[in-house]
Amino acid sequence: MNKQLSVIGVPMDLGQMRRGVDMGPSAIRYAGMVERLEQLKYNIEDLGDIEIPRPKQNTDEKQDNLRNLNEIAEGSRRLAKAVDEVVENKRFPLVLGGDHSIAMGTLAGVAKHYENLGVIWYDAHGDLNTADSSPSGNIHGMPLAVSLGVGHEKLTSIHDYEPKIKPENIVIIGARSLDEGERVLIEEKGIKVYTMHEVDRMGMTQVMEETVDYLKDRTDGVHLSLDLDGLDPNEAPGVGTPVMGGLSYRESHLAMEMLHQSGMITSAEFVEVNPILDEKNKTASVAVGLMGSLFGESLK
Ligand SMILES: NC(=[NH2+])NCCC[C@H](N)C(=O)O
Ligand SMILES: [Mn+2]
Ligand SMILES: [Mn+2]
Repeated sequence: MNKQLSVIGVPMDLGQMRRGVDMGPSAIRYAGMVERLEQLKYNIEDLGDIEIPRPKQNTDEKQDNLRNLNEIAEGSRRLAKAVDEVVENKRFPLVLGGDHSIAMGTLAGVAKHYENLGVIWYDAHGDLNTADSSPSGNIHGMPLAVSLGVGHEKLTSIHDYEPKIKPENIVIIGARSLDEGERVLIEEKGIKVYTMHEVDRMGMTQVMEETVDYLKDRTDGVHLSLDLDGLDPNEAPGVGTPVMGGLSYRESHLAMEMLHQSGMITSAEFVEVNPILDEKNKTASVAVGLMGSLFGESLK
């Protein structure tokens, strides 16, 4: 794996309704991220936080079922530009959220540099909604659809090209809450999904072996988008949209270790850490622990 890391914080909370997730980047840094990765002999450059525009007022008002559309589009453009530059400089972008809407910006910045960027979406949700299918109007439930070119033009056009990724290069892991429209899109586009059902039946070892096998021939880089709500809320309580019956801490570590061994991950983001909903920064610590495994910690 690329030993030159550039960290970008994205204090974004406009993609959903629970305040506090904008403090995720601080919480993750505070949980000792830099020290942990430096021990693994990475060169780390912390680029600080992207500035997110504040909505004028009435944040609850959702125009066209897309809450805070303009501010999120602008924030995503800024993030895309920063990420683009990191990849341009041959460094590994490690992005800290913020709610999951930031993935639109991250992917816009990364995917430009690849013919076939793979995406591992580690999440309880599919985040494949559009304004038409979304039950909430929350844009954090839409970034994967947007990156496929499906959604409002102000979002799909971020960083001036579309689509960012292809459906056959995506693997969703840990899904257990999919809205009707998301199921239709998954079916229509042929997106590979390992729901909790498959994880339970096959075990994480086989899920990750298959994932790595599936992506290795068809992609020239792989982005890991890890939503902490993919984990069980008992182990990662500091998230805005918890769903029972999630991936365990141990399964998640195994997944990260296997991704490390694959050597295929070229960018990553850890999102939805909300310190206000957390218990003593537990979820941020879990995020840092998972980064440890992803970047090569092992007992031998
Ligand atoms: N990134 C997330 N946590 N997304 C949760 C999305 C929840 C629901 N599917 C929605 O569209 O509102
Ligand atoms: Mn989620
Ligand atoms: Mn998500």
